[in-house]
Amino acid sequence: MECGLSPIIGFRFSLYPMADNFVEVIKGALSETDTSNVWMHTDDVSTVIRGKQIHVFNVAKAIALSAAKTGKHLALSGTFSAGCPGDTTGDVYLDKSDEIANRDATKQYVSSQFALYPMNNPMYMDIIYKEVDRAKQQGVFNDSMHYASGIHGDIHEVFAFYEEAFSNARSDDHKHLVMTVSMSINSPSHGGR
Ligand SMILES: Cc1ncc(C[n+]2csc(CCO)c2C)c(N)n1
Repeated sequence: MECGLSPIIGFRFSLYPMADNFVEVIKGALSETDTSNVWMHTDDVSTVIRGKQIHVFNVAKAIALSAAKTGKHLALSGTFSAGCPGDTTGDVYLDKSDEIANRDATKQYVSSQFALYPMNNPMYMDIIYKEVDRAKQQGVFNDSMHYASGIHGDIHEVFAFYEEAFSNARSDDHKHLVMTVSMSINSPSHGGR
């Protein structure tokens, strides 16, 4: 099939609550969030959400925030992808308006790492450096490291940074983009933040 023509993006992720009641935390976060603007499917390993970028990021953040509000230490690991839908299952969701469904503004500290992979783009290092510089300017940069960059701060700032990085790293000429993120929330390493 033809790749790269649909504006649909996707996020495949797993939540790993460090708690005995992990089933409740995972299922609670998935069910408490308004997912009506995205196509969603959960299996024994992960969950995938697909739709317009604005909704995919809104739902991803809302699920993370909902799980975080249990107060349990949790990890979230996932991959945002764009440009090669592979099927058309979620395309119906592209008709949704840009009105976001989840608006909880509760503050929540998140420490995370991300990696950008602008597919088939010879300028990929410039794109990556530009986004890392932007993180420094916006005050969400945490750390340099091998194979990723550390991003931290309030969940709303962190997700806003990621959504913008995802937009900036794509272009009409280079539609295929992969971005991995892993997050740590309510960690004892964060000293109660
Ligand atoms: C976001 C997300 N989706 C699915 C799983 C996989 N998973 C592990 S335990 C469990 C509940 C019992 O079935 C599920 C669905 C995950 N970890 N995080």
